[in-house]
Amino acid sequence: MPIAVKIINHSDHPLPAYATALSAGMDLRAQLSAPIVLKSLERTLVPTGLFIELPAGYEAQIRPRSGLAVKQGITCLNTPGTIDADYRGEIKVILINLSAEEQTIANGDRIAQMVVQSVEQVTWEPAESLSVTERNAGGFGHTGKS
Ligand SMILES: O=c1ccn([C@H]2C[C@H](O)[C@@H](COP(=O)(O)OP(=O)(O)OP(=O)(O)O)O2)c(=O)[nH]1
Ligand SMILES: [Mg+2]
Repeated sequence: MPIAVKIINHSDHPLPAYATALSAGMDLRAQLSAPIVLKSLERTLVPTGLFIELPAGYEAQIRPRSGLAVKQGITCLNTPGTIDADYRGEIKVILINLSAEEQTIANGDRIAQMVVQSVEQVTWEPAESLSVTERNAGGFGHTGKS
């Protein structure tokens, strides 16, 4: 599905792309004039230079990259981040350094991945009671207990 995209300051940055034939996500790159040094537990908002126009009925999710998480302890704080179909601003990524050491993010680093998905909007039908199910109100680890 083609969607409108604009990328700024992209001289050395390709448009995000699927890395393999069946990849769900496209990696997003940091668009930085200088590296960001993140202390342990520090968070920051990283620009990507990317602006997109999603069709109605779609969202984009910003998700962490597992490699960055396992190697450097860097993840997205608000995962999954939500890009609304009516958002026309720059896509930015909220990263946090959960490692004990300082971590550096450089211009062009692949910092997160974006997954485009269809979404439903719902309307409410106020009800006095809800249908009974096997689970009913059980949750938070209630299954498997004798
Ligand atoms: O990781 C993210 C999350 C959000 N956004 C942008 C797109 C999204 O459409 C907008 C609002 O995001 P969200 O609804 O998560 O934030 P909010 O705190 O509820 O802000 P708002 O009141 O603007 O909705 O910010 C990003 O660029 N990156
Ligand atoms: Mg919001």
